[in-house]
Amino acid sequence: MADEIVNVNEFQEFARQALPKMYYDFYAGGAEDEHTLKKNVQEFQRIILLPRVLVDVSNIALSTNILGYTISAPIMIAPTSMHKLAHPEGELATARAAAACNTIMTLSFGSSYSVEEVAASCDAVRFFQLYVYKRRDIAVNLVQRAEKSGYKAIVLTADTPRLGRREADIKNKLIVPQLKNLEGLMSTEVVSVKGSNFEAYANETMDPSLCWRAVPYTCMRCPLNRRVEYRASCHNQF
Ligand SMILES: Cc1cc2nc3c(=O)[nH]c(=O)nc-3n(C[C@H](O)[C@H](O)[C@H](O)COP(=O)(O)O)c2cc1C
Repeated sequence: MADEIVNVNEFQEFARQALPKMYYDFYAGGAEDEHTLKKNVQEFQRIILLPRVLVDVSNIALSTNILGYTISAPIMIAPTSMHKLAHPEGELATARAAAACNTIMTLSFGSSYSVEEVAASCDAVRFFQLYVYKRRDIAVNLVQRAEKSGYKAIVLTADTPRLGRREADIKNKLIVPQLKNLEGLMSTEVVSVKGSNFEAYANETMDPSLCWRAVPYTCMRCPLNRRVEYRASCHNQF
């Protein structure tokens, strides 16, 4: 391992060496045979930048605007759960990094620190990512708490009617801690002899019937978030 980490691949190798295998696999792994995970990397390799030579690039502007917030470059922090599995400071450190880089952090529904703890820790511009459970009161509770804590938008995750079958987590019998944001609302502990309690928990709680109808339901409870546009064709179905 080089003394100084200079790129993302080296960070990944460093993490592999530093973390317990169970947690490294959780962060690095994908579902089933991991076709999509591999494609994610391969497809980026197909993008080649064409340099324009003899152009004055002494003054370049990468900054852009997201929902009215100016960020330093078109790069934001995507929601990823349970940062504390990697480091005790978890999402508090991630939020500090977002503030230092002048970008936006999207806090995961499944964060290790609560909505309120992350909000109190620094002044980064924050969005909150929402999973919609069968128990809709959970979504309402979290949207209201996010709004009260100064989160600027709700990022609705729409691709998880079921959690992908993450084979590494099953083999490792991954046990995830109680989700901080759900303390006092519901238990996320699932005892499963088959292995990963994460898959069992997620598939019991997620709402597979989630569709566009849920969007206004959620937004009505978040005044900041009323500027949602519906695709007319979808909207007409209701
Ligand atoms: C370890 C890990 C945890 C994740 N946790 C969440 C999560 O809690 N909520 C969510 O909406 N997406 C989650 N994601 C998905 C990411 O936000 C992101 O969409 C994914 O890495 C794919 O990136 P892409 O959409 O740019 O391909 C997670 C991804 C990883 C790798």
